[in-house]
Amino acid sequence: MDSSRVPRFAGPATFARLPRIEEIEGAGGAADVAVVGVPFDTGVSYRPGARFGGNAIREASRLLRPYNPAQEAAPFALAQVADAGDIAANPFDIGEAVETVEEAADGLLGRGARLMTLGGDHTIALPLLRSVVRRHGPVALLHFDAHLDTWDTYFGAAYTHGTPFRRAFEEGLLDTSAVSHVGTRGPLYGRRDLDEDERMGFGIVTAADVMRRGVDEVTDQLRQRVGGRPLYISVDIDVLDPAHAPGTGTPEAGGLTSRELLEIIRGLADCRLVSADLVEVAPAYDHAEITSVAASHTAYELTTVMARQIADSREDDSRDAETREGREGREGEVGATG
Ligand SMILES: N=C(N)NCCCC(=O)O
Ligand SMILES: [Zn+2]
Ligand SMILES: [Zn+2]
Repeated sequence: MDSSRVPRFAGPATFARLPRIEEIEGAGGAADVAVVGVPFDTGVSYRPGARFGGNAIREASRLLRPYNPAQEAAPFALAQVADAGDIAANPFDIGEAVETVEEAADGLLGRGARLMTLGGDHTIALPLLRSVVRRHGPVALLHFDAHLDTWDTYFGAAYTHGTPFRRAFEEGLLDTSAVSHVGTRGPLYGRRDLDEDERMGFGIVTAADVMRRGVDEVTDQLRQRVGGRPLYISVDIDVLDPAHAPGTGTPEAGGLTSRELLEIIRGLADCRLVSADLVEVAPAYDHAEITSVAASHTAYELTTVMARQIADSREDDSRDAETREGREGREGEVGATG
């Protein structure tokens, strides 16, 4: 949508004013990246409201522009990015909601799209990982969050926003040679939380590490750890300081700035990002769209990383095809003269 012709504040919001996936598919196309909402927050332990996060991010994303100078790319020209609407997860039954998210993710991935999921609370990372791993095998994971989210249960419940990565570990979804939390901080239940987390293979780059060591050094380390493995990135918006993201359910002081988060993601541009999620935006606690603007830019950077890779792999494919055709052509000539 050209915002110099149709005012960007007109009409219903899709992510970055992109077409809806039905429009693309109706015209015989296919989405390379599907931006999909999951309005679900029944897994939260404190403030509710992340069910409204996806639509708040869509609203805030009206101001995004088509060229991303930080990654020198026009993501929506490089790949077909489309808004796939919302997954209708049961708000009264967490188990059923988890299944629904997994099935819907299977459907989108099966149509060849990578996912940029907008939560929703962090519970949804588990079914998303299950689905991604079915296609790619165990993935490297970079988990941006104030919290570990590797706790065991809350009130006896196994599927909550504080437990998705312990379940993912137990289910063998993670390539434990390359899993790390980034932005971790704040009080824990006990020292044991860290010991158990370490036993699951997680590395930790704390929010203080980012401050002391700096974005470049930290990003280099993460990039090396991930290498060429298929990578899933999960961003809990509470990784940002409450000054940069007040609109979230379990805020913790001392977090990253939005500038730091965006720069770390840009620094991961060459990693093989197979899908990503962005969760825990709770607009009722937001002010002046601070949180949803930060979230919309974070999703834009993640989408750009995926779009560049899709375009690169298409280029490789067509170069291979040309070489093959060239070789076959020459062999044909030899045959004719011989
Ligand atoms: N995933 C988020 N945002 N928070 C987890 C916090 C879990 C707890 O209340 O201990
Ligand atoms: Zn969190
Ligand atoms: Zn979280």
